[in-house]
Amino acid sequence: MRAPTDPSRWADLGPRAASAAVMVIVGTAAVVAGGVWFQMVTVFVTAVMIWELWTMIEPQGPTRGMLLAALVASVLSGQLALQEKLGPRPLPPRGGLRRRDPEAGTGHLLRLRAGRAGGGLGPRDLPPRLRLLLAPLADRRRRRDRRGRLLRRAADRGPQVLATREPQEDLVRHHIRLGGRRHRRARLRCLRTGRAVHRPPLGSSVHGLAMGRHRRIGAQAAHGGQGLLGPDPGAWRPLRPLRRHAGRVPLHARRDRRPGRPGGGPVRRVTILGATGSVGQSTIDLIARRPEDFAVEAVTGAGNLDLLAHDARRLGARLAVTAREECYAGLRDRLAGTGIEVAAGPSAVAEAAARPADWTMNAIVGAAGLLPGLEAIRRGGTLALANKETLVAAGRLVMATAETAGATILPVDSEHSAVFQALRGEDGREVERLILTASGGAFRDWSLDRLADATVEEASSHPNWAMGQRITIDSASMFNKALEVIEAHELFGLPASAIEVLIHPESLVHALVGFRDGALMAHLGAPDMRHAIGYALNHPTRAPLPVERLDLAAIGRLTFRAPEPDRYPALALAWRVLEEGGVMGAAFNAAKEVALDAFLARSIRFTDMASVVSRTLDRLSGDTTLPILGPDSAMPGLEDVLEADRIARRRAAEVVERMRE
Ligand SMILES: NC(=O)C1=CN([C@@H]2O[C@H](COP(=O)(O)OP(=O)(O)OC[C@H]3O[C@@H](n4cnc5c(N)ncnc54)[C@H](OP(=O)(O)O)[C@@H]3O)[C@@H](O)[C@H]2O)C=CC1
Ligand SMILES: CC(=O)[C@@H](O)[C@H](O)COP(=O)(O)O
Ligand SMILES: [Mn+2]
Repeated sequence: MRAPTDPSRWADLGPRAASAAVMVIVGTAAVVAGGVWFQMVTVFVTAVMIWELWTMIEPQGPTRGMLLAALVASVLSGQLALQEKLGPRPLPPRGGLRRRDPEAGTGHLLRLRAGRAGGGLGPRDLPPRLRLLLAPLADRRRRRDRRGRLLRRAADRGPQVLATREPQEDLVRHHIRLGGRRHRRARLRCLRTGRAVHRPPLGSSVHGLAMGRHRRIGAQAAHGGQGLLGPDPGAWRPLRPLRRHAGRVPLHARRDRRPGRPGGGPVRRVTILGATGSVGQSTIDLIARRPEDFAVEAVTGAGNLDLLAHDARRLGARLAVTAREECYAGLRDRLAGTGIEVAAGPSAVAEAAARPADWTMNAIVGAAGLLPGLEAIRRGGTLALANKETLVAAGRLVMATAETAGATILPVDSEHSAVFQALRGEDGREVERLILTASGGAFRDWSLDRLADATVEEASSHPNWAMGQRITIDSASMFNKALEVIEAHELFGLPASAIEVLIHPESLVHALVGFRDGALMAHLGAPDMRHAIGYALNHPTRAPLPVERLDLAAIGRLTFRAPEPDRYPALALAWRVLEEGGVMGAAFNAAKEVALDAFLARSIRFTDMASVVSRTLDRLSGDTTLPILGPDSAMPGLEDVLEADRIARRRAAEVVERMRE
C-alpha cells in the first residue's frame, strides 16, 4: 500500500492520461455512431474510468468511499439520462421530417437522424460547436454509407415516415437496384402505407386527389402531409437498372469523377427534348448556369439545326437528335469532329428519351411529344413535363405508366406548376377547386366582330409571355386554357366541375387552389417560364433562380374577370371532352392541331378554329369506329390513343375542306 504522499503512485500518470485521451476519442466516435454503439462505449469507458481511479486512490478511508459513491451515483444518473435520450424516439409528426432543417444545409444529417426509428443519438443532437468539430467524422461516415443509407432508412423507418419522407418510387427504385428481399420489403411497405395508388374514376370527388394518382407528379403531392420534402440528392441517382451501352461507365461512377465540384452533390444527367424551342431554351439557360451540377445526355430538336448543334456543343451533350429524317446530314455536318452522336427521325427522338437520364425535360410541341415522353416515363426517371398534349391525349395511360415504372412527373406548365406548389404540404382531400388563370391572349380587348379577321401575325403576339408560336395562338383562341383544364384534371385527379378558369390580364397569379374552408392559396411570380422549369429542376428543393422579383407595391393591383363564352368558344370544349372521356382528349388535341395548321396556312380564319374542332367532336361523338368513349370506359391503350388521333385528324381535315368550299 502506498502512502498518499508516495510520488510513485503518480509515476504512470502519462500512460493513464494517454489512455484517457484514447477513451475520449473512442467516446467521441461512439457519439457520432450513435445508437447502441454509443451506449456500449459509454458503459465501457465509465467502467474503465472507475477502475483507473480505484487504483489511484487510497483503498481505505473516507476519500475512497465518498468518491466511489459519487461515481456510482453519477454513472447511474448519467445512464438514466441517456436512457431517456436514447429510448424509443417517437416518430415525428407527418411532414415533420420533410421540413428542411435550416441547420442541415444539404439535409443529409437530418436523414442520418431520421434513419433511426428506434431512437439513437445522432450528430444533430449534439451542441452546434461539438457538431462543427465532429463534422469531418460525420462526413466520412456519410460518404461511406451513401448508397446504403436510403435502404436502411426504408427498412428501419415506420410506415408514416416512409409515406412522408420521399416518394415511394425512389425507395422502390433503390431497392430494385440492389435487388432481393429489401426490394420486396419496400414494396410491401409501400402497399401497407397506402402508397399503391389507383386512379380515381373520372368524375370522382375531390377525394381523388388524395388517392395518390397525383403522387406520380412528384414527391410533394397533395396527400396528407406530403409536402415539403427535405432535399434528397438520392432521388437524382440513376433510378432503375440502367440500359447500359457497351463500355459505358455507370452514371454514379461518372458523376463522382467530375473534378472540382463546389457543391459536392451528385451531377445529374439530363436530357432536353425540344431543346431548340422556347421552353427548351429556358431550360438550357438554367442548366448552363450550373455546369458543375449537370451532365447533358441528349438534346433534341427538329428544324433548327444551327441552334441544336450549337447547344449540343456548348453543353457537351453525348447525343443530338433532329426529329426530321431529312435533316440528318445537316446535323451530322454541323457536329463533325465533336464526338457527339447524331441521329434523326421520330424514333431517334424516342430513343434519346429512353437513354438513361436522371431528369428529362419534355418541351416538344404538340402530339409529337407523346411517344418520347412515354419512353422517358417507362425508363422510370423524373420527367419535367411542359408538353401538355401528352396528358390531354393520353392522361390516364401516361399516369398509369408512370405508376408502373415508378417515374416521377413534375408539371412545368406554369399554371400546373403553380397548383403543384400551392398544394405543397396540403391534404388533397381538403381541396375544393382549382382556378387556372388565363391572360386572355392577344385579342382579349378586341371587339368581337374584329376577331374573324385576326391575322396569324396578330395572333402570334402574346401580351405577357414569350413562347412558341403555336401555344401563343392557342392562348389567343383560349385553346391553350382548354388543354390546360384537361391537363389539370389528369394531373391532379380533380373532377371537371372543380376546375375553373379566370381571366387575369397581368399573368402574375398563375393559379389558385381553393380549400374546403374557403381559403385560396395563390401562386405568384413574374411571367417567366424559368420559374416553373427551375422548380422542376431543383425539386424537391428550391434554388435561387434568375427571375424578376415582383414589386407588388409598384404593380399596385391585380385584376380578374370571368372569361366571355362568345370570345372564347374553345374553352367550353374542355368540359365536353372530359365528360365524353375515353380517347376524346386525343381526338380533341388532334383536331385542334389540324385547325391550327389550317389557320397558320391561312386556309381558315381565326374564329374558324373553334368551329373546326367543335364540328369534329360532333362527328366523333357518334363514331363507332372511334375506340373507347365514355367517362366510365376502360383506360385507353396507346394504340387506341394513336388511332383516335389518326381518325380525328382525318375528320378535322374534312371539316376544314368543307369550310373552304
Ligand atoms: N413556351 C412556353 O412558355 C410554354 C410552353 N408549354 C408547352 O411546352 C411545349 C413546347 O412549347 P414551346 O417551347 O413554346 O414550343 P416551341 O415551338 O418554341 O418549341 C418546340 C420544340 O419542339 C421541337 N419540335 C417541333 N416539332 C417536333 C416534332 N415533330 N418532333 C420533335 N420535336 C419537335 C422544336 O424543334 P425546332 O425548333 O428545331 O423545329 C422545338 O425544339 C408545348 O407543348 C407547349 O404547349 C407550356 C407552358 C409554357
Ligand atoms: C406560360 C404558360 O404556362 C402558358 O401556358 C401561358 O399560360 C399562356 O398564357 P395564357 O394564360 O394566355 O394561356
Ligand atoms: Mn400554361
